Amino acid sequence: MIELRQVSKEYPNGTKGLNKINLTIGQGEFIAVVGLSGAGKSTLLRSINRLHDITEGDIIINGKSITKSHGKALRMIRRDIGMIFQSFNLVKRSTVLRNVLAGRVGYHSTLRSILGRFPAADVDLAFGALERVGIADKAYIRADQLSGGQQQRVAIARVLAQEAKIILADEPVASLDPLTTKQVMDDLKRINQELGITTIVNLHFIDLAREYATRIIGLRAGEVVFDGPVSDATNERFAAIYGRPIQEDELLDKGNAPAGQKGITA
Ligand SMILES: Nc1ncnc2c1ncn2[C@@H]1O[C@H](COP(=O)(O)OP(=O)(O)OP(=O)(O)O)[C@@H](O)[C@H]1O
Repeated sequence: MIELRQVSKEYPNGTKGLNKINLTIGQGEFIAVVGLSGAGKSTLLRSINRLHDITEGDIIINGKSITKSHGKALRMIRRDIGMIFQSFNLVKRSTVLRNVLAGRVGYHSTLRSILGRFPAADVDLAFGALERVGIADKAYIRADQLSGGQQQRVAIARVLAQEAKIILADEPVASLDPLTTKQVMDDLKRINQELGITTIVNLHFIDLAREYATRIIGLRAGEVVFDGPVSDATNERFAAIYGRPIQEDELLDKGNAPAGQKGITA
């Protein structure tokens, strides 16, 4: 379970990224976070695994405060949280297998990780993860030889090899075309259902959020302005939240390619 209690994040320049957020997210939920550009979606995700330090409140992951943890305790909480980024964040010149094995570094000494000496059990785990996303045949290919969708699958496999209990995906499909977008979202959904991994995905497209999530959280100017089931997250409701009608570039099925064009602000 993830709990955010009165969480605020103010950037050093005074911008409020998050303003008194309260949320409880249960194990195994599949949540889409939506909102206009600048609404605070990335700030929220990066605060949960403490890539950003919050300025007020507390974030509790499975009973332990990540806000107050340091050193080994912080590393242990983070080991359970996998992150997926829009830009894939792979080591491009390394093989797919090495990139996936990077998910194991939290389980070994720094020296062992630097030397790249992973036990056979880790290699088995990495292959299992690659099989789950359908690219085991690419294990020995350099990451930069793969398509965008395949690279994002490597990033998903890395999180699986990490044996993460929570996946935070920050606009994971924003660099992908609509077909690949659906394939990557299918992978995330299947993994969520098969392994019960709590999944929180920031998405730009409202229709995509409705198609995959079971719960939608809407942000505006750092505040939660919608939190409910997909059935309540209608275009009309979001038009009211945004203060204007839903635009075509916020709907994947309006043929947006490549995905992720923005240019609107909260
Ligand atoms: N490093 C930073 N320093 C100052 N302000 C920041 C910083 N990062 C984000 N912000 C501001 O915090 C607010 C929330 O930004 P955030 O990136 O979380 O929004 P977002 O909903 O993820 O937007 P996008 O969809 O464009 O990524 C915005 O006003 C943004 O300008």
